Amino acid sequence: MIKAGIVGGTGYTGVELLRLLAQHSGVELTAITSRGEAGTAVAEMFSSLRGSVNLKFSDPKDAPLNECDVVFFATPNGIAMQQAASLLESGVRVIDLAADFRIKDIALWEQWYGMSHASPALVAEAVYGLPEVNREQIRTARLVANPGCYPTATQLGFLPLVQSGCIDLGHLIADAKSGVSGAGRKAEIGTLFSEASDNFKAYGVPGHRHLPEIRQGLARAAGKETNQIGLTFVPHLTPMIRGIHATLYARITREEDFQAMFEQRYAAEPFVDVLPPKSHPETRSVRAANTCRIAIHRPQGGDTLVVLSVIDNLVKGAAGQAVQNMNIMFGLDECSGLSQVPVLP
Ligand SMILES: NC(=O)C1=CN([C@@H]2O[C@H](COP(=O)(O)OP(=O)(O)OC[C@H]3O[C@@H](n4cnc5c(N)ncnc54)[C@H](OP(=O)(O)O)[C@@H]3O)[C@@H](O)[C@H]2O)C=CC1
Ligand SMILES: CC(=O)N[C@@H](CCC(=O)OP(=O)(O)O)C(=O)O
Repeated sequence: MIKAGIVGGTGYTGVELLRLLAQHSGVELTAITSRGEAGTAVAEMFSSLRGSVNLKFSDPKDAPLNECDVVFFATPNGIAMQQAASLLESGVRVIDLAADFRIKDIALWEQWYGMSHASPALVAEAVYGLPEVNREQIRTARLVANPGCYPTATQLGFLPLVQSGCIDLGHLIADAKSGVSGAGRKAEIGTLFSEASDNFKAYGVPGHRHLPEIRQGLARAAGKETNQIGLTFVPHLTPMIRGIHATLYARITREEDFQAMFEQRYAAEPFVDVLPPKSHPETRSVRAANTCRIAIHRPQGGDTLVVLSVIDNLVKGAAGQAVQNMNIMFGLDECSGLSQVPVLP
């Protein structure tokens, strides 16, 4: 059994990790932290976990994280970078759901995240945890940087096109909508029911911190420099709880059978589903599942390709992808604990 710990067990990605790991036959939950709820039974706080998780929350200072085989950080940005080194020295492997290790260019990271990086050396070592791109490196990684939710939906949608070099990399557009759980469980005015429900808006248009992450990933896939990727990324907050819907636009520079290209690229991927032509994927078709569903359109046969990509931000966009990475790191079946069928309606 793999002993797993979670730092930040009271947040949305933390409790989603608990839901998934409680259903994973190869994992023993060993430590779950909360600063404010130390001593409280997990199932007392989250009744959905009654009968599935019998642990209590521990304060991060006292939690037996060193006894784990793997520790997930489901914490705000800037926490894992302070604590990962000592865990790694103890032989614990680390998966960070935040952005501390995602961007290789430290100055760029510091510019977007507004803080100094506490462990730049570990950024160089970390493997970006998008299995559809980096599966082999993830197998042996000590430290995995789990991708952001928008970056997962966007990169998976653009990847086959970028890798085959058949689109204009200078003029990509990602128009993405997220459910409110993407903002986390912390109290904020913008995510109050009366602010976010029955409302729809764009945000972060001048610049969102996922922009450099997406550009870095697409540049690597294309074998180009980051500054060769021209991307307009516009996130939106939509009044649903879970889900991301990314509408991606790319100008075609070389004719291909795009449907066949996507089907071939993802044929062996257990968590990417390329839908038949003319499909319109719905966020509810992936709710609570570790799946990305993709559809490809070419409206009026023009020179613009439209790719629709949907994920559950808390699953393929966070906790599910983290469990997928853990499975790969520990040589388990990649789909272990991740066979949930989406919830409708
Ligand atoms: N929500 C989403 O859809 C996605 C989120 N992410 C990223 O995952 C991370 C977690 O997100 P999310 O679950 O939404 O966030 P939440 O705000 O819901 O939860 C944050 C958690 O971190 C804990 N925490 C906060 N500060 C500290 C600290 N200094 N030391 C230890 N623990 C701390 C909190 O627990 P307590 O206060 O009880 O200690 C809480 O459990 C973030 O970095 C986020 O950007 C990534 C992809 C998608
Ligand atoms: C709706 C909403 O607010 N979403 C979050 C993205 C969540 C996420 O994936 O953030 P990290 O990259 O920090 O892990 C945002 O736009 O900030």
